[in-house]
Amino acid sequence: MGLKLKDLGERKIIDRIFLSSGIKQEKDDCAVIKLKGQNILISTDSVSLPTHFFPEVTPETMGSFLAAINLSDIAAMAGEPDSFLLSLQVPDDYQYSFLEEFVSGLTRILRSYKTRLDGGDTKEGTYFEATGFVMGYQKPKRTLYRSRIRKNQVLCTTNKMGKAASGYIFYRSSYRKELALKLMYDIRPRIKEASLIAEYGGKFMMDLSDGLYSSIGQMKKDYGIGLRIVEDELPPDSHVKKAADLSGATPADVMCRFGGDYELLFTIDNSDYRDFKDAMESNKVQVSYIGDTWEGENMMFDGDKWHIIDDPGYEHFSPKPKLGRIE
Ligand SMILES: Nc1ncnc2c1ncn2[C@@H]1O[C@H](COP(=O)(O)OP(=O)(O)OP(=O)(O)O)[C@@H](O)[C@H]1O
Ligand SMILES: Cc1ncc(C[n+]2csc(CCOP(=O)(O)O)c2C)c(N)n1
Ligand SMILES: [Mg+2]
Repeated sequence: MGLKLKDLGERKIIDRIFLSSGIKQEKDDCAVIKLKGQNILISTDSVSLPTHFFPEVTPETMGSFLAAINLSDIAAMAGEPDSFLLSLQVPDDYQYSFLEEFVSGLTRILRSYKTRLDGGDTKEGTYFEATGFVMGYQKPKRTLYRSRIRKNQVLCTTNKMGKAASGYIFYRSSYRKELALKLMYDIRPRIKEASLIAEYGGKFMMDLSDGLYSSIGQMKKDYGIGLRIVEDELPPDSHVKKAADLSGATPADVMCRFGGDYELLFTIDNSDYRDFKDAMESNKVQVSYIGDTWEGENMMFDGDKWHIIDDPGYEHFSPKPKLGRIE
């Protein structure tokens, strides 16, 4: 029997594609094309039923979500978004109004981030699937590549963690389903925050699409740098406690295992810490300082002991991460 995709998982599949195709790009949130002294940033992200949406999600929300998660990859490298393409595969018995509402949600978010819809592709398919392609730009010295990670940097995140996982737990527990969907799908790409982070000394950055456990696993594997996280410094979303109670998962697992928050994970140099903190406070960017980088393993301090973290987090083609009793 040949090797199946589900035996490999998303990360190993991507590694194999990189090796076999000889891709020269670094693995990052965007591919970077150097053009006339600027970096052009391009990225693509797709959504489909049932991987990304519960049945009650409106087409308008599906559209706004697709725009937001694509823009988040531009934010992850501190870019300014500019142009968007939309490819659709839709079963032929869908109502036209479905697409009208989908595009209206998509363009509402694109407009608020000054990004044009410039084209796309439309055809019939077995399931609904939509792919975004986003293009942005940034000056080379302000582009925050993953490869800028070094040991002895301060590790930071924006805003709160565990919002989407809380929504997922709420939905699966039939607890406040309308709120649950808002927590999962009302995503803010952190474009403005990202460019301020780059301006005031950000070093490495990525978005937390697949959750903190997945991100730190990828950074250790790709760059050999470990991240040490202090659990008490993780900033829980206001719904995490209830989600932990409902599911039996620990608050740390609700915050780190599931993903879907699209907050930024980044580092700054120790020597920049004071000025950086002042700049974020005066610009009203919420940042938490959750640990540091080192040459060892990924670890979490639970207030008593350090534990090695080897949790894969969210990974396509693999079983969904368990959150307590919720699968
Ligand atoms: N089929 C593929 N062919 C070539 N490169 C790929 C393919 N799938 C993913 N990659 C590349 O692998 C890297 C990791 O992809 P991934 O989708 O995890 O990006 P991400 O930004 O970490 O996640 P997300 O898209 O959820 O924000 C990226 O550099 C991406 O361009
Ligand atoms: C019905 C339903 N079940 C689970 C999830 C959660 N989810 C799906 S993909 C993903 C990781 C990032 O995606 P990608 O790597 O595709 O960008 C997450 C957190 C959801 N949104 N809807
Ligand atoms: Mg990303």
